[in-house]
Amino acid sequence: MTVSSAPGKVYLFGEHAVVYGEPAVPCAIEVRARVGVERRDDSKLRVHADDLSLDGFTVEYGGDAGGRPDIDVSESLLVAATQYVDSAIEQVRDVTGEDDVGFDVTIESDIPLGAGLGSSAAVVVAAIDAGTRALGTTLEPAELAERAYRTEYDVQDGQASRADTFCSATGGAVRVEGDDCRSLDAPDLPIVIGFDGGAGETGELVAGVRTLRDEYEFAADTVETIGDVVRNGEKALAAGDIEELGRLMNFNHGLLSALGVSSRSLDTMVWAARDAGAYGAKLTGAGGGGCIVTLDPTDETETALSFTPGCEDAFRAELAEEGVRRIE
Ligand SMILES: Nc1ncnc2c1ncn2[C@@H]1O[C@H](COP(=O)(O)OP(=O)(O)OP(=O)(O)O)[C@@H](O)[C@H]1O
Ligand SMILES: C[C@@](O)(CCO)CC(=O)[O-]
Ligand SMILES: [Mg+2]
Repeated sequence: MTVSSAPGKVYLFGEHAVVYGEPAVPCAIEVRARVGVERRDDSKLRVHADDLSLDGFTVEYGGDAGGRPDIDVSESLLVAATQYVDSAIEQVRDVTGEDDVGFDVTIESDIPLGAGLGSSAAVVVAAIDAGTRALGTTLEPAELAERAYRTEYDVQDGQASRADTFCSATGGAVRVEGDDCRSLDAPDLPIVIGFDGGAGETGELVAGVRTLRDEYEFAADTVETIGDVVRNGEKALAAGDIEELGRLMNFNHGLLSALGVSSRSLDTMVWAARDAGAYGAKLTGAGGGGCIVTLDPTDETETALSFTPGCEDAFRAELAEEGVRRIE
């Protein structure tokens, strides 16, 4: 078995706007998805994923039999659950030229699904890395990131940025603007995360922002303004000015809220963090439900969040210096 892991991420700044060419600054965190891959004798794909909401299911499909796996759940749930892995395996076949290769894939992940911590990118990066290595090809981080991006792009119907996948592949804090992806020097940030136990679907949320942006000039302006916040945020990050970082994160949350991607529970957690004295608080990732990211070197925010109705979990997150990790 070949095993790779890859980290999740939080966005300090710039989610959604990054899809339209504005810059974004995500930051990898030490919560990981591990993917084990083993080549099969046939061309089938067998995926075992304990963390999916399908209650620890295993599906086997593809090969000569083709078609839908034999499992008793709705088509839409099944597609949502399997599409990132399927598409990552297609990239493995494409890179290696082994079009008919089959795999047994096992996924274990500490990253909540659809909660803004980049579970899809981490699973895809780790799957492509392990899959290609299982066939004797080791990808450079830049190519791995690019292949993982293509996977997210395909699954999200052409509406994806390189931010999540580049961040997960390379680790650390990064800056992504269009196809320009680079690593940033970042101070040690006191990141605290609040999780409402829910999820949002990235594809749908991105489509919602696109519709608003097409319909209203002020929504398009809002997206551009997020870009301005990010550029200021980069300066604050380089200067290690945590107060300014927090202020800009608050501003970024307001703009995301205006674009309709926040939720009552995300807003409640954001305000609980601010009331507790966090430097700043915003939703992270696609939104709709899931996680907020806050900065607080004291225990106050974590404690306040853990007593906030609607917050299921509050925890401190370390920056992940290392992106993809080759385990075996
Ligand atoms: N542990 C896992 N096992 C199998 N598939 C997973 C796993 N974690 C995530 N996925 C895939 O990723 C999808 C969730 O991706 P989505 O982009 O909606 O959320 P996210 O990446 O967690 O959040 P965001 O993109 O906002 O940061 C799941 O529906 C599933 O297809
Ligand atoms: C909402 C979005 O900006 C981030 C999701 O984590 C989508 C993307 O960049 O592909
Ligand atoms: Mg995602």
